[in-house]
Amino acid sequence: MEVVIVQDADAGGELIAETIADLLRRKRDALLGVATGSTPLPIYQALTAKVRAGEVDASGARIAQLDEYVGLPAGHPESYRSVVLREVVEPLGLGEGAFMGPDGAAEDVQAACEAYDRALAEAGGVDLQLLGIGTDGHIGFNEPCSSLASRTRIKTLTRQTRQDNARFFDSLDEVPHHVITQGIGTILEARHLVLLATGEGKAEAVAQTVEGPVAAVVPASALQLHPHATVVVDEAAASKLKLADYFRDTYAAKPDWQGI
Ligand SMILES: N[C@@H]1[C@@H](O)[C@H](O)[C@@H](COP(=O)(O)O)O[C@@H]1O
Repeated sequence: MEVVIVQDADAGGELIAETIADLLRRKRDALLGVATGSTPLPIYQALTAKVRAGEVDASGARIAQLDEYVGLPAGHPESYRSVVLREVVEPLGLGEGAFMGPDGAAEDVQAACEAYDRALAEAGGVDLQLLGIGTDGHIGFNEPCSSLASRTRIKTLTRQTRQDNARFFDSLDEVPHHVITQGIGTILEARHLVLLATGEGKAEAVAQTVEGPVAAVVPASALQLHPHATVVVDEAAASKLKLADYFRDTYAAKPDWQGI
């Protein structure tokens, strides 16, 4: 696992957007797994700016969703499908045909989950999966004690996660209790995992993810099992890392051409 400490959220967004641009220059139809929440927005803004400036051609990119609420009406502005279309697919100038996600409104949720895992595999697998992190260490919607081998499935949100996400809804009551999420085993199949965490509120989860044991109680710690996982954190989110200086030295000594 590589840990990169950046000054702030915008610097993290720029670094990761450049990594995605590099990937698209090598593989124009790369499958990009995207996360929702506030944290990745600077990535999408920086990538959109690069596309508009002609620095990278994203017209062949394919976008895959990480997770979804169950039971929101189709077209609800806070369904993750709507969010990803609004924040990623449309700004990049892509059509809905370039986008895939699990069906949170399916009658048979389990079948929809299995179909999504199959669709990801048939699409050739995710090249780069962006991740945020919940205050409880969740990735996607894999709450604490999710199996590290889990596949895409239905999960129940913790009270904490529902409270954290209530800011996107009119009230806490409107936040769904159930979600579909790529499993941790599914996420680990992506070729490159890039987790961005910013702000003091994520510092404890980041410390446990990076320096704690691999444990289902901290789902993001599963990144330690992946051969190419990059954790990008701002100074605030890095504030509880004991090895922060080592991570800074390691990154500073890295040749420019190597990227993350
Ligand atoms: N399912 C999403 C996660 O993918 C995201 O990482 C997390 C943190 O969101 P934020 O970046 O807004 O803190 O929120 C939700 O739970």
